Amino acid sequence: MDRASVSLKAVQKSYGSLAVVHGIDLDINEGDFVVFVGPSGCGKSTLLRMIAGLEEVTEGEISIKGRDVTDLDPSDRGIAMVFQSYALYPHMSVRENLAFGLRMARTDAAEISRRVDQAASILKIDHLFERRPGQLSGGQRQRVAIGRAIVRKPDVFLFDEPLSNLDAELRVSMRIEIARLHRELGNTMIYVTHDQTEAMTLADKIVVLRSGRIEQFGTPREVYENPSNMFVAGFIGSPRMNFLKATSEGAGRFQIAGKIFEAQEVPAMPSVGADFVVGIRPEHIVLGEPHDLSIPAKVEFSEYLGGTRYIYCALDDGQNLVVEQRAGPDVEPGSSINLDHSSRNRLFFSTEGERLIA
Ligand SMILES: Nc1ncnc2c1ncn2[C@@H]1O[C@H](COP(=O)(O)OP(=O)(O)OP(=O)(O)O)[C@@H](O)[C@H]1O
Repeated sequence: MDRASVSLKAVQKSYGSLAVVHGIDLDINEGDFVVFVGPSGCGKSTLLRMIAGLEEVTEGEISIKGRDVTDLDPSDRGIAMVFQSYALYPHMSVRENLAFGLRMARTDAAEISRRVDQAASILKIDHLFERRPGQLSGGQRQRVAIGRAIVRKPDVFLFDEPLSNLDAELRVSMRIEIARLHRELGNTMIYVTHDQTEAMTLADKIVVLRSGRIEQFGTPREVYENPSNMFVAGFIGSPRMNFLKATSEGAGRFQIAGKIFEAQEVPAMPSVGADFVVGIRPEHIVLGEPHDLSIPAKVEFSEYLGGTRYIYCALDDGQNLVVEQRAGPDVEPGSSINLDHSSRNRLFFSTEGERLIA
């Protein structure tokens, strides 16, 4: 299905003279799970709240299922939103919390009961019907909040950091439940998070935002393997991609920390003597024996994570980088190592952060 479910055209938001969202164009396909990510303050919540109708649009147009909703009330947009704070009514039981919105909309009692039962069974909260929010765990409260969205049968679900109040273990299980919910319901879902793992695992497509602009819109694999620029390359992935200072030697050759490499894959090579940046992900660097194309480095410290180890090291010219090692013996701080990488795993950027692509 290629029909746009949610469409933003030149959407801008200003608070007084402060512009925080700058002309966003975005088409979200029916049934897609789209995640907004970006550093704090980049405008992801503002964008979501404008789609929800909780925040006025300064300029531009938002449509949902082909209908211009820019000036409609939240309740007329066919959306349901789930908040980080759950926003449950503390004095009502779980059943009443689930039913409340439908009761306000004067849905008939039998239909309310049917929808509430169905949502509760999808979320496995039927046994909690008589409890109040204060008698529930964080995960159960969030399930009720999601249930309240489900009963409304919205066209689009909007999630604003729904899992950030939960502990690490619960986040993982709720994340899996949200993915299951999306598979079962098939609705369009838009999800704001600053958690990369949530973004990568839940999203059909990720919107990477910076300072109120879209830096890239693509599948998790696209943003990871083929980032549009240095910002996206550095933002997606943990530990962060290494950015090494390189100097063009001409004829497709360049040097990093005194070692000469060939780069036939970059026709747009900067002129001789010009600096640029080579990006290599930590997991694409391996320790090996010294040879012509290995880069000598000194270990500064390493972190043992069980299945992997992060080795923080410094090159001869003082540049720092991190290596993610799957297995292998311990490396001692101060020891000398030799770093290898495959030319396939290099990305090239201008010093301004633009991607240099063949
Ligand atoms: N009511 C407001 N008045 C003025 N500025 C605001 C208001 N609300 C948000 N902003 C500003 O708009 C920008 C975007 O805020 P927003 O909350 O959308 O960012 P965010 O990406 O969701 O950040 P975070 O991850 O920290 O929640 C920020 O610079 C913020 O300071």
